[in-house]
Amino acid sequence: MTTNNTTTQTDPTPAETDHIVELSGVDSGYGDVQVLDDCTLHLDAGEIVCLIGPNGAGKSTVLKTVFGMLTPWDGTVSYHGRDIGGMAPENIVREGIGFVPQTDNVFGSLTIDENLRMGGVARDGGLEPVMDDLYDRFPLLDEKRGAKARTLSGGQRQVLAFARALVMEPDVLLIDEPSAGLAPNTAQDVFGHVEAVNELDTAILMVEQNAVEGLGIADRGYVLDQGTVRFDGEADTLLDSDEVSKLYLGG
Ligand SMILES: Nc1ncnc2c1ncn2[C@@H]1O[C@H](COP(=O)(O)OP(=O)(O)OP(=O)(O)O)[C@@H](O)[C@H]1O
Repeated sequence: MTTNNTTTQTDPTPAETDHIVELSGVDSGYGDVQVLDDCTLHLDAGEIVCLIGPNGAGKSTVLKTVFGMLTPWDGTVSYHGRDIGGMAPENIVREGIGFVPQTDNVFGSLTIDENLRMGGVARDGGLEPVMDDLYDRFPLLDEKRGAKARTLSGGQRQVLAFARALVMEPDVLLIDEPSAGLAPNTAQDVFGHVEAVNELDTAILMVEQNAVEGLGIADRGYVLDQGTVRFDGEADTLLDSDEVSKLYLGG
């Protein structure tokens, strides 16, 4: 690991790992443009982990590489210890990893109910109990089952996007910038929903531009810069770090 980790000295990666998701020495990119450079990070059961860093650092590229939208050029991406690098997204969903992209994460012309059912097309049955459970957990979706998704507010759409990903009952959810484009109060609500999803035993790897808010709900964080992890540690430690604050939080 080539990180310049000055925030914590005590986070050794065990040789025999029980991380749910682990990137180890990953290089990845688009065409011949390299974005991730020896990127190493992990997600453990029950955690919310937040990726922060400047525009273009490669945060979304991490999620796309875990979700099989990009094949790592080098290094490994593993899920429960199994190499999933380059596995097709439809198979990754079946494995138990969900992805909520930043944009276009619901079908506006479909109803809420149809959106949720679309989220379950890869299921082998058992859809109705899961739908019932999600409607119990997200009453605003229940109330608007028959409404077109395009009629929802930005925050409500995010909730639908989370619920849609949860139809597959993932144990990992990758979330790209959940607060993007939302007013501060709405963003707070959405972060509350991220925490609620996490409480359902879903580990979350989240990219967030709003670093203070994102780290505020996270257990741990990674600061990515130019495709490489520059800092990692407990979320509170990163928030308290003068160096991280000065370089990446505008402090
Ligand atoms: N589909 C693509 N094709 C080519 N280059 C891309 C593509 N998507 C992203 N990039 C480039 O990869 C680099 C990293 O992008 P990425 O979206 O991962 O950054 P980020 O850290 O998530 O930043 P942002 O907050 O701006 O989205 C950027 O230089 C971006 O222009």
